[in-house]
Amino acid sequence: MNITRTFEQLLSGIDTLETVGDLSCEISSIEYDSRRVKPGALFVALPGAQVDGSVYIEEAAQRGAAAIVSQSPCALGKSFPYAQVSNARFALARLASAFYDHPAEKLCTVGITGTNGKTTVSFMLRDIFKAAARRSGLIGTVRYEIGNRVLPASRTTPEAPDVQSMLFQMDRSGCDSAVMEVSSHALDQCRVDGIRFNVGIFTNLTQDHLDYHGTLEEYFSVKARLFDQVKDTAVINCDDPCGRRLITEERCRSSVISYGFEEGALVRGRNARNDAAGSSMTVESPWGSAEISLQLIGRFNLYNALAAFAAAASVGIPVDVIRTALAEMENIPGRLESVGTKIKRVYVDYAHTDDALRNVLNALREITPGRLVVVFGCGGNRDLGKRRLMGEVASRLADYSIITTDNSRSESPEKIAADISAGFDSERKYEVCLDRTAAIARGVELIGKKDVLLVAGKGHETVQEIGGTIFPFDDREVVREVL
Ligand SMILES: CC(=O)N[C@H]1[C@@H](OP(=O)(O)OP(=O)(O)OC[C@H]2O[C@@H](n3ccc(=O)[nH]c3=O)[C@H](O)[C@@H]2O)O[C@H](CO)[C@@H](O)[C@@H]1O[C@H](C)C(=O)N[C@@H](C)C(=O)N[C@H](CCC(=O)O)C(=O)O
Ligand SMILES: Nc1ncnc2c1ncn2[C@@H]1O[C@H](COP(=O)(O)OP(=O)(O)OP(=O)(O)O)[C@@H](O)[C@H]1O
Repeated sequence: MNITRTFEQLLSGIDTLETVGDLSCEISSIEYDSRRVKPGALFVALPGAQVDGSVYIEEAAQRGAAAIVSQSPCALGKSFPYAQVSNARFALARLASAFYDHPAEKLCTVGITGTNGKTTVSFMLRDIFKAAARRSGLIGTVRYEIGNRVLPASRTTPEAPDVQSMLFQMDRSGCDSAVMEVSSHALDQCRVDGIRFNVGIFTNLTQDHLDYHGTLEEYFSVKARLFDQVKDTAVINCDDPCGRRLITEERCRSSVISYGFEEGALVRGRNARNDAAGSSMTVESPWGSAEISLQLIGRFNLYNALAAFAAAASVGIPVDVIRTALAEMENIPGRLESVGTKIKRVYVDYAHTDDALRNVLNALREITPGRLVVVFGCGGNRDLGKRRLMGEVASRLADYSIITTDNSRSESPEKIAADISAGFDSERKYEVCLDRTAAIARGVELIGKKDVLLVAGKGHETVQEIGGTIFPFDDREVVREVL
């Protein structure tokens, strides 16, 4: 569907420092990358970490941009439609929302943030909404679901024009709800600005992305920003220290539903059980009690279920519907996905932080009578500090580890492996095998009937990036091939 708005219409909700040219010109798309500009586009020049997007203004004009928005003055002359703003990312989000006529306001929106669990909670909620005969769209790390269309995901939370376009298409295709993961990068870069979420969920906060945020405190304060944008209910894990801070420091502007296993949680789990067939608990809540069973294993998935339970109940979904939907839910791609056989039990999981690895190894330990072996690596050009921490976790919780590559990008795989091995307390507990296929084959070779192999870090991913080249690579396929 072709949309056109005048530049003036789009600017009406925005504070500008200066406007120039004919503001009645028609805009047929919004772009933040000059390479994607087509005739009629509004080009918003973003100040980036590598380059200031305003250096591409002239290129955008040559490609047919109808108007420009940027933070720095524009040199295209007095007749070219142009607006100067103080924050181009903020403006981009507002312009995109106006271009698509504020689609978030027509949907019940749930935004999920936290270091781990976002994807899992989003899949749980999308299944619960479906069971309640609601039509829900999904935006997250694994994929985007818009009406009947499923698209591969490029970002966890895409840039504002892409988010707004997807929300618009969800509304047009009959969805009444939208569940989306909101990454800390997205919050920092205003990708969801202007959306007032009906429900916001905070799962937990542990070390990750310090390459970007610098300190855990900054990472926390960026995550906390989501709750300035929540209008109805904030669903917060109160067993997590940062979740408790959100509540006690009154960082939420909406009403709060706390969840957890500890005393005081409004939605409280009790009697957690976890075995090879799944996990279960009793949930007590203001909407009644329920026995919740999951086919997913691990106590952390019970936390994810508590978050989904609280959010779904808060928007009026009956407890019985929630219980049935959670019980019927099968594997989420790459999240403790069982890919082995009866005699070689192998799980592929997306754990790529020390906390996720700790949780997953603890969960698998409970269902492993024999040895627990893990194959994992760490990403290059990303948070360095977590490498040693992941090594320490594997050293403590696995019986044996095979350190390998995991998107080493432009860094030396040998150096990354050395950083990880610094966390091990004994050289006898690990080996290094930088060829990920060979590492997985070695892991499979090492396990017997009572053992379990965890292949961690890449989960649902289907590529591996080494030395600037992207190769096809899917842990699940490799495991099946070497079995
Ligand atoms: C680290 C990070 O988040 N970077 C984002 C940032 O890039 P940047 O500041 O380096 O941009 P830049 O290269 O300096 O370019 C500045 C501007 O010039 C534009 N440009 C550039 C070249 C050109 O020829 N023409 C042009 O117009 C660029 O499109 C950009 O708008 O601004 C860009 C435009 O908004 C983003 O696309 C880019 O995301 C990159 C692709 C990225 O990899 N982001 C990841 C880390 C991310 O966001 N991940 C989270 C999930 C994290 C997790 O939980 O694992 C996500 O939500 O996906
Ligand atoms: N509630 C949780 N607490 C701790 N670890 C979890 C939790 N839920 C999932 N995990 C672990 O973290 C991994 C990633 O889970 P999931 O994809 O649901 O989180 P995410 O927040 O979307 O992650 P990412 O931001 O990296 O995409 C899982 O594979 C599992 O190992």
